[in-house]
Amino acid sequence: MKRFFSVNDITDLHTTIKEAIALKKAPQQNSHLGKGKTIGLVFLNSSLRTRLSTQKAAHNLGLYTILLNAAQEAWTWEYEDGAIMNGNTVEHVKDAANVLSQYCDVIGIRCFAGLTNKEDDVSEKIYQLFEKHAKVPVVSLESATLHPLQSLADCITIEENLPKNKKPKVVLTWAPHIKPIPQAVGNSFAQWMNASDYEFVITHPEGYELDTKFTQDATIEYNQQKAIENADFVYVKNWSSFKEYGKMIPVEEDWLLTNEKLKASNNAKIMHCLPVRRNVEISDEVIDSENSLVYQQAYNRTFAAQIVLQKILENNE
Ligand SMILES: CCC[C@H](NC(=O)CCC(=O)O)C(=O)O
Ligand SMILES: NC(=O)OP(=O)(O)O
Repeated sequence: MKRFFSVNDITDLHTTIKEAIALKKAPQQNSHLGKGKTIGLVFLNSSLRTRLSTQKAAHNLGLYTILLNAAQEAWTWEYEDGAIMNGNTVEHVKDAANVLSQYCDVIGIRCFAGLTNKEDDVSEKIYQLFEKHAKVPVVSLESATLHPLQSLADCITIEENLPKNKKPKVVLTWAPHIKPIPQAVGNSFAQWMNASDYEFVITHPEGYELDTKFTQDATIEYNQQKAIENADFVYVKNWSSFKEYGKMIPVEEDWLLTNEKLKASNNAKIMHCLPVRRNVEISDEVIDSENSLVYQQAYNRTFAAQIVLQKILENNE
């Protein structure tokens, strides 16, 4: 593995999931791989799980970690090639990426969607520019359109909770929020579910269709209650409109997930990437229930990151 941006960077998803689960038995089994090597973790946006689980994964592999909260601690980056930098930008991303590549053997970067310029976000302008100028492998810590480490952890968690003797029905449901937030987690979950052998349904209000590049031929159901029928897994996540880019289109119906709504499911397990706006996206009664997998998902983030970093280190031995 030379990069980790999407499901397309995984050659065999099911084997990778099994390998990640096997790491749990002896997390330090490959601590020789990272000896004398450094991973740089660059955050242009906030993080708890990605920041700490990726560090933990790196330490399990013997990697030294350098953290950079680029938005707060580094210089303001310029993304336009040929720019005359006589304004607010202080360092070109090509310089930052080249210099970071001299300190690090692998670099992770988080660069959320700006939600103002659709073309820049859809083209992954920041991520692609950084990766183009970096001289070492780059791992996505969530980019403008995808969150692959979260999705791999989600796949591991589903694998560990499969229903007996039936093909699982997985439902991705939109949830309310108080402000526009990225489509990346929804896009990514859809992309990875489409790469898995599950019945997959996406439910959201009209106007919240995700990019078909990621949803592909998943079933789209505008009636949340209908979508939840016989579901084994219900993944809850808000995202802003893709159609009216970065906007919150008013929604009449109540999309807050409750136990009452879940009665129609097959005793569904509940998933959310966290952080979650409790009692806005999901009710406390649901997210605190015995069917909630949100903390397993967070725990599995370490092993998702670890199997990815392991494959990158093995490929560069
Ligand atoms: C892993 C999720 C990160 C991010 N979450 C948010 O931006 C939530 C922010 C908020 O609730 O104010 C997102 O949805 O892409
Ligand atoms: N799920 C996730 O990526 O959480 P953070 O944004 O806290 O890293």
